[in-house]
Amino acid sequence: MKLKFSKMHGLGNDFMVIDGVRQTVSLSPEHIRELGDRHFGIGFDQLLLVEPAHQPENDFCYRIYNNDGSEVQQCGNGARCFVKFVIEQQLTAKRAIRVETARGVIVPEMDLTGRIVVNMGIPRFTPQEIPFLADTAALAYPIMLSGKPYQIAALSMGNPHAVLRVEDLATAEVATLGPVLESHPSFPERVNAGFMQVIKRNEIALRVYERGAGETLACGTGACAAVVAGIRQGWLDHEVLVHARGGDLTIRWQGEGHAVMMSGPAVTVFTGEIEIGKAS
Ligand SMILES: N[C@H](CCC[C@H](N)C(=O)O)C(=O)O
Repeated sequence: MKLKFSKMHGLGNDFMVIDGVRQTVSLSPEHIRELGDRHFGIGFDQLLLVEPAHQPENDFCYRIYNNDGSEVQQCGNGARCFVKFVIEQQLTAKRAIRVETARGVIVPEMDLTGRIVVNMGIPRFTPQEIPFLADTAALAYPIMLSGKPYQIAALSMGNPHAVLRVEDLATAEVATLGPVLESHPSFPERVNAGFMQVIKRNEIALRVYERGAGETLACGTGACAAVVAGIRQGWLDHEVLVHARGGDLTIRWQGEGHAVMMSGPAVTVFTGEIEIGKAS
């Protein structure tokens, strides 16, 4: 099976984006792992598959796969690349796109200057919605990681996030605590582990050890989760500049019951074609 694709990134969080509207695409988790291999395949953090919408009021469906082959519910940097992709590929004449994901509809929009804003939906906090094993919802939860006590925030942006505040991101133990938190038994579907340093009330720095992908250069839903957690704790204002290792995002949230708004760039690196089953 030959597949046309675009290689894209949002602040260095990189994607293989496939048009599943004009192509018939059937990918097994093994195919995804092969394609995601940075030596024997294309290489990506996530694969994004664009499909026709299931509901008439929506424009597309978009499926997200981590490079370990797991299908997940949401991807913030991917949403910006998605809207750039469907416009560049002339799959739509719209600029604001209603996209079905595994956990609800999001609305990314690219204005005429190329700036992209995404309505990322309303964050969820009940343990059942995250999912997170706790008796009741709380602003922060005690958790043991590698034998030491920590406090984390836990919430869902459609996908599960844990946020740990650190004093200095440069010395944060992302490589050791990230995988421990990602697969902690309190998160039955695993979790994206964010490490947040508060610089000012409207500025943070963030590193995310992503579920199913390891540390990435940026994580859009992770940036949303960190800002939401910081606002709820009283550390941050309602519009925050987020410094990821790959660049900056702006996140806005007006509080409980409101959607999180994310704005940032998306880049197409190249387009290509690959024969499936010959990636390795
Ligand atoms: N690793 C995430 C999916 C990708 C999220 C990230 N790349 C973003 O930009 O939000 C998960 O398993 O939920």
